Amino acid sequence: MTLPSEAVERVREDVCALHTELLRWNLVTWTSGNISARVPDADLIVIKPSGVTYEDLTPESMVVCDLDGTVVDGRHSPSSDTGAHAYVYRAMPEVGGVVHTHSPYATAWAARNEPIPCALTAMADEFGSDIPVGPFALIGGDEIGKGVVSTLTGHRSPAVLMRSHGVFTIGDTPKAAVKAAVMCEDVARTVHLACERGPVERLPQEHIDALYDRYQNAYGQK
Ligand SMILES: O=C(CO)[C@@H](O)[C@@H](O)COP(=O)(O)O
Repeated sequence: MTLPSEAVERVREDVCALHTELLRWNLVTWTSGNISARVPDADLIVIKPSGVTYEDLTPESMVVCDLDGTVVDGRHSPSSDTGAHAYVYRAMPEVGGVVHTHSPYATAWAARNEPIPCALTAMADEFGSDIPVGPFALIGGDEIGKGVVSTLTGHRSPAVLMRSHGVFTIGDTPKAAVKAAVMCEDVARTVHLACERGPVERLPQEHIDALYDRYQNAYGQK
């Protein structure tokens, strides 16, 4: 396969740089977590090499795979979650980036198999709903990817708490998927802290809808 080299190199640089955001926001420990991105106009993805510490990640170390997760270019073995990421890209053509973390507060909700109730305006803004839990699956094959897709298809949330495992997020770009992972941990922590002092109330659906619409369509610099 002839690689679209300029496009691949740009995605390698982007995916490598985005991994520093997982450290910046304390979403990963040691080598846990991973980010991938779809290569525009090619049936290819770029993903983190497995078990490489974040400090040692370079654009050149990122691994290029096809949509079946088969390595097409790269000196390293791809992430343990390559099968999961690849499944998502095959099943959800609108997805341009996938992120996986073990961020502590969100992963604690996943350990309890408990969705995070949409009790904050920040949740309504970014997730438009509760943050759902997905099924437990062993690592390495398609099962995690199937769980991510079955949970998020038709769901507003770009984040899913995979039971007893951790967070998977999707986005139309890898940066959007990273943002979803950052915001998922932020709201998981806040709602957890609130729950320590008593029950929290989910926002009324009409307010969730109004907040989501504003944030997704009017917020920021247009
Ligand atoms: O949780 C898992 C697998 O899902 C970890 O091994 C994962 O976070 C990191 O694995 P990789 O270094 O990407 O192979």
